[in-house]
Amino acid sequence: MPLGQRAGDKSDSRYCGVETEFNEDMPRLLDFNISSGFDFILPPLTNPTYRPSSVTSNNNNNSNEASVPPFAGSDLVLSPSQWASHVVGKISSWIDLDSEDELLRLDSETVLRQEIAWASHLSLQACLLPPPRGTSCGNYARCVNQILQGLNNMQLWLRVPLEKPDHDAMDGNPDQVSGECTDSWEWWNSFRLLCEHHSQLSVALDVLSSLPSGNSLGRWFGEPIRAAIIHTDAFLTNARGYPCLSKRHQKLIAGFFNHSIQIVVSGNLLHSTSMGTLESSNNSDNNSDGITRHPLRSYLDYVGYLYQRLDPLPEQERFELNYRDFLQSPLQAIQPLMDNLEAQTYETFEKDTVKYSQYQRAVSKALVDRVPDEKASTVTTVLMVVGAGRGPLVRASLQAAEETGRKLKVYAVEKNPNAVVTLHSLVKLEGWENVVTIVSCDMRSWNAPEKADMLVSELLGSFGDNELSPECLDGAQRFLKQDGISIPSSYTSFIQPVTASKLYNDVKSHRDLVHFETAYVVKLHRIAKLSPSQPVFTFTHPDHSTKKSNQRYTKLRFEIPRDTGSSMVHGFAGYFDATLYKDVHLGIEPSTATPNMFSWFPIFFPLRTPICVQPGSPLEVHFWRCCGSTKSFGLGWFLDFHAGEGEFTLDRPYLIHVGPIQSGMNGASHPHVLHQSTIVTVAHIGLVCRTVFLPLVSIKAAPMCEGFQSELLSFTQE
Ligand SMILES: C[S@@+](CC[C@H](N)C(=O)[O-])C[C@H]1O[C@@H](n2cnc3c(N)ncnc32)[C@H](O)[C@@H]1O
Repeated sequence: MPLGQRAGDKSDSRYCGVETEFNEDMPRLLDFNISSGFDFILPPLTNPTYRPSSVTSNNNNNSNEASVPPFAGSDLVLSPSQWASHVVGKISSWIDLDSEDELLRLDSETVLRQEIAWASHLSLQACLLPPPRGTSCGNYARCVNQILQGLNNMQLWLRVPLEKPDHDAMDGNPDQVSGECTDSWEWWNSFRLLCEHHSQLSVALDVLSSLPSGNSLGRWFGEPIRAAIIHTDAFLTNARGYPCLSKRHQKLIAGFFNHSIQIVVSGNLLHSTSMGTLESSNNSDNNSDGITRHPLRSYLDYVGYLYQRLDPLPEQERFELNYRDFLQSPLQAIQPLMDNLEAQTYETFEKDTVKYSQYQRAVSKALVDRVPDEKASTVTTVLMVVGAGRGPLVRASLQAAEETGRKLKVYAVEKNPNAVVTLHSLVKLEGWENVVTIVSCDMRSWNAPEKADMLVSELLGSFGDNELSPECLDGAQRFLKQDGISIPSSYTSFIQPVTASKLYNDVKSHRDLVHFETAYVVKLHRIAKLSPSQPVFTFTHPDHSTKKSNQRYTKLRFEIPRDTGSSMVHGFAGYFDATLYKDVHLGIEPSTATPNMFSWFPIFFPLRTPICVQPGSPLEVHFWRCCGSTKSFGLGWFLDFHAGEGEFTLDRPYLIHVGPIQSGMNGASHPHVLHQSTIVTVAHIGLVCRTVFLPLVSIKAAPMCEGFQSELLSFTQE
């Protein structure tokens, strides 16, 4: 029974599970928990007392006995759909594949394989793996990686406690951190690196009574978390004796709900059941009907209450749900300069009323500035919409003129002959024949009959200039008066480093380099933003300078807050912000994003090899925009990772992973281990259109040297 109804939410987070003890009577165990309101159970699959070695020695004594592990019943005790929908198999928690004790190690490996084989046989959706015992988990990870290679669709959830010591509270000496209280993210990271970021390996976080800092929690949202196991001792007690959670825990749980992460309740009943109606209904003793109440029912009720308390998903979010974390590849993306857009693409643009109202505001302000009130009835402003499409900016401009009482003469310049057909019909339909002249032409080659007071355009991509707005407007600027106004007057691109394991795995699944050298348009959701975004390139229009160039280079330095702990950078999220006129702007940069505007999703630049950034180590990114007279236009990025002072020393446990257990795609996917003399470089050059990034040349991991940079520059000068 789902936790509740939330308009538009069809995600897994509606289902709540419960961790149980081993029980040979699986049908009764399932029935009891499902009838008490839980949606699935996490029981151990075999009797915890079972050890293969003891069975073998018994067998040696009695060779007639088969060595069958004591599984909880046969596969027939539940129906296939019950196994698949209501059971997540818990792998024996006693296993220790990295133990010094050889017998224990061998028993552990045998049991791990037996239980996962049994779970696959039952078609369970997932198995819960016990936590690694620290970052030194090489044998455990090797075994899991090997199992993953031959696994059906089942997911493996690695259990990881959500804990991270506060380094600042340790006199700034992280070396004080003992093995027991290391940042548990490091365990996960070591494990997944050794499993080569396998897409069927995910995380189940154990949520305890204390929580790490907000930044440290935030990085997990870019990791593949499938479940959050909340322990009863993480609950507080409210005035009436009921379990409840701290404000920070509540916020975290809301984050889990919003990221399709399932909650699992675990532990013993720790809240008194002797008073109040809720307690009496949750009493584990038989009540008057003789029905046994589930001891954890009050915890489930509270989780359900938190779910139901969430605000309904806003209309726009609901509309965008199916786009979340879906990579739009170049083939699906829109390239308005290269291609002619289709009717349905224009229709999608035109639904974004917020965009056009911002343009209308900008044109109104510009008209008022350009023509004083006393000249409003005598002066006619010449306004050219360059890239008019089917006419929404023409309409917005005419409305601005009406609103401000200014006289307007409009040229609508459009290179797509199909859109021009609709433009003609619109002009006729609206009776604009005396005001609007339609020009079916590329703005870069049009010989305008007169000069314009204003150029209005919307040629912006998710990364601002990546739809070639600068190149198009350079062509159009010829027919703008010297003191003319361009709307937009400028635009700036932004990037920020992100953890984005889902996106990374989706790119990786293509098993080629081309997909790593592509920038994608994507509605980013399951990502962790590791540092505030920073501006990359700005273009200003008009630009009358004589030595102007649209080639750009910049170097950015990102500081990831120290209390985040280590984090994985899978790539960069890209955005833009455009100043239309004076204080009227529109954009998607998160801190200033225009509310309710949906024309642009962010852009994502993946890294071929994700980079683990240690606390306090700055991240330096080099970014180019490359232009050439023959090769249309390109854009490159290059990452230079600087190790902070003393952060990387070879005795740190994560540095001893010198390579993957198996070679990855192209035989070249290595866990990225950095030390002070290592500089990571990633470079791409490509043709960029509206929402795409088509690679022309790629320079693979190259040493940071003058030669590398000049190679890049020589390309740009071609
Ligand atoms: C993103 S659409 C915007 C259309 C419309 N202004 C709107 O807001 O719905 C960009 C338009 O510019 C046109 N365009 C792109 N480059 C052009 C060029 N060099 N000359 C003329 N039109 C161009 C495209 O065909 C497309 O119709």
